[in-house]
Amino acid sequence: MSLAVPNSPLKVDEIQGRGRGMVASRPLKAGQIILRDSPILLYAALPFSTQSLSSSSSALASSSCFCYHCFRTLPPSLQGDSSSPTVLCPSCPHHHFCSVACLSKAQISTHSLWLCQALSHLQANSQLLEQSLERQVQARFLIAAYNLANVSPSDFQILLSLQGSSDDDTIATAQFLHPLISSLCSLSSVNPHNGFSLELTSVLLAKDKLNAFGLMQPFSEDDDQRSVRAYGIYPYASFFNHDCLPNACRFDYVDGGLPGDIHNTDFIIRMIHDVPEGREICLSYFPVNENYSSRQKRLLEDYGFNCNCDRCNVESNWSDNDSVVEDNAEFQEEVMDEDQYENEAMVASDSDNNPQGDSNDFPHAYFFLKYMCDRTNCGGTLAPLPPHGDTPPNVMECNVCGKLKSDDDLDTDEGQDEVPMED
Ligand SMILES: C[S@@+](CC[C@H](N)C(=O)[O-])C[C@H]1O[C@@H](n2cnc3c(N)ncnc32)[C@H](O)[C@@H]1O
Repeated sequence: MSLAVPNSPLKVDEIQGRGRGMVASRPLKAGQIILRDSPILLYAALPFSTQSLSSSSSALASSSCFCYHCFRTLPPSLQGDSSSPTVLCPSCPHHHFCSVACLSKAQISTHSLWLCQALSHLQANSQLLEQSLERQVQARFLIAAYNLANVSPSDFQILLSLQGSSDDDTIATAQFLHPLISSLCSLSSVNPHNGFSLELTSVLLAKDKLNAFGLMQPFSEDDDQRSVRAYGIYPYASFFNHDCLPNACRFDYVDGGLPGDIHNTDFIIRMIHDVPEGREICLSYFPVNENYSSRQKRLLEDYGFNCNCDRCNVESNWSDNDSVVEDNAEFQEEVMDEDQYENEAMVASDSDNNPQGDSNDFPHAYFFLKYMCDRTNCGGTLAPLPPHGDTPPNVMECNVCGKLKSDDDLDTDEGQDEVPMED
């Protein structure tokens, strides 16, 4: 049975072999915004301790200073500055907020007294501090999830309705983390959740594993290991299935907007190219430039399925050394001679990303040429700006580095028509 998505041209449908998925309920245009989604839960991707972590994680932990409610980067003058008591949590020395407004909102939601005390206790727990970054961040998730059960029971039910069931992995993690969380229950008169149990903890970890999205630190060309600043659970975005050649991609602008406006953590999902009504809309769960074996491994280990999308079917016959990115230069020369590729409608036709049909050895090269960001260490996907008002036509935006690029670059020398980036 279909479920309409509010304020969106999408519906949630059952897709054979994939569970629920997002489907276009009318034809969609390149660049069109098809969903704005606000998180029901956000938690920092930081460890509780910087000891025994890799140097890049330690650098992140000590240098990153963001508001613990809206997750915007704090201005340097506020970072760790004890002379700004109005933006420090009054109950602990660890958490900073960008404004009194954010602190006030946090105290009745994301930073309740119980959550604050729970995090402070974990900060001093030597057993947890010896654990991997992943496990320490999972502890943060559990605290945030049990806090959600208190402050917004309806959102907690939404979290429970997302895909994900206990498995050996989440049970093992729950067996370690649940006793720690149990010991925090008596910290406040507010009980974390009536159904608090080892089983529930394991189920929650499974929901997190399949549905959490990373909000990344700002892009830098010098950094090939971009860190995650925070993770979020987005109730509608969680319905998108994966495709290694997606037809939509997500944008977030965490450091954007005005302080106090909490929509900075919203996701905006935009169409990469046109699709007809009834087509499933998919995101890629990671950068599209990963090779076949690494994609298959990640999808199986992290999401529990073998991908058999069109691209995987083609690339399964390639050797690991074959790379679409390297072969792209060769393909680009061929494309320049062929007018057929200029027609956007062809890209959006039934063979979505495959204007040449399956007879070509390298059918998806057009996608990489047109929709993959070529900036060093970026790996982002380009989608046209939303089609309206005075927006210049044919301008593509990268969803990782924010670079704007004219679509006309396809027909010119590389980079010639780049559009200057705006802040
Ligand atoms: C974030 S959820 C997506 C929505 C989910 N299908 C549902 O019913 O709620 C991720 C899960 O969807 C399924 N999934 C996503 N993409 C898939 C694909 N291309 N093929 C098969 N299963 C897929 C996997 O079970 C994966 O763990």
